[in-house]
Amino acid sequence: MEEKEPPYVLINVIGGPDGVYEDHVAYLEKHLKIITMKEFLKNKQVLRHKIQAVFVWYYKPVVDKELLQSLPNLKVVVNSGVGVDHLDLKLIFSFGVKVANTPLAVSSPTADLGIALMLASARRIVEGHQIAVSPDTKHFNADWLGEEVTGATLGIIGMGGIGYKVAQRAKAFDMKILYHNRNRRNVVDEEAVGALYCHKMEDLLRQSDFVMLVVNLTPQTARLIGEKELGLMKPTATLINICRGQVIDQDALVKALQNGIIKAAALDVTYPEPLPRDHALLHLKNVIITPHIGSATAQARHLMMKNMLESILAAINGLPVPNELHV
Ligand SMILES: O=C(O)[C@H](O)CO
Repeated sequence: MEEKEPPYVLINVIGGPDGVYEDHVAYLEKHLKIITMKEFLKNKQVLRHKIQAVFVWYYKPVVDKELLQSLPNLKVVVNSGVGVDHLDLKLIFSFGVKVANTPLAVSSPTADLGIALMLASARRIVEGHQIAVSPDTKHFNADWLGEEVTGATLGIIGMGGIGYKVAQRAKAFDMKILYHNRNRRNVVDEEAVGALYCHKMEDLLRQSDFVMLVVNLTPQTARLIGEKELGLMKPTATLINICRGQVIDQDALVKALQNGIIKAAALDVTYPEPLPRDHALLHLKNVIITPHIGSATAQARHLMMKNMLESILAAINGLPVPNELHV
């Protein structure tokens, strides 16, 4: 009997900084026929009819109208990670194509990173490292002090999967937790982490020692934190961003950090990424920046790839698609 061909899936590239990992591809190939963008462009006339899924690994390939028009049998676009601000969902849905992401894979590591950034900023770990490894040992015995997070107030803006995991972790530090979200969580969730809901974001900003941003980037959240919001924060407060750079008005942030409107910032995300090397944020002592590594763990990337595979197979077989997104 002739063997059934595996489903054809388009990916951008294998290996390299932007590519799907080779060992992941080996795993995926047990179930799928992987077609790279290069192969697709070389043999478009044949492959365009066969491809049923696009595997978007760290924003690539770009799923635009031209690509959608060229894939008449496309069933699903699966996205690594939770944020889908780089995908035009309405456009994709208008082609009758489903979209799925991987929220479960990223929530714990991203929450871990948020807590790591908060602690690193509060305890001045980056500066401490620089002093400890400096050839000049005169600053070794710290004559500068950090802050404790124990007992401090953490304001979480965005209480979805990641925000809630941040709260669970912060509870272990005996932090007072405030949160602001479009929708209030249920009382059981709130009580489990001791989180108090702030209907107005302004109230959270005024009271928090640490403000952590964990929202999706949408037209409503772009530049959510600007000059006015920074002005409401305590001069002793730290702003932590683990979602998307565009959620902050960066020019306003630079001014606030330079003028002591807030104390510090710890950012896993900026706009653009990477920042130009002469950008003020890279040269302020009260700023820590990491290169968008919220989900950069071996475990998360593996789970992402597995979840993406599950969504592809479900969509192709007409089954309910895990982590399917809707309008
Ligand atoms: O959205 C996410 O899951 C991460 O930021 C990776 O893009």
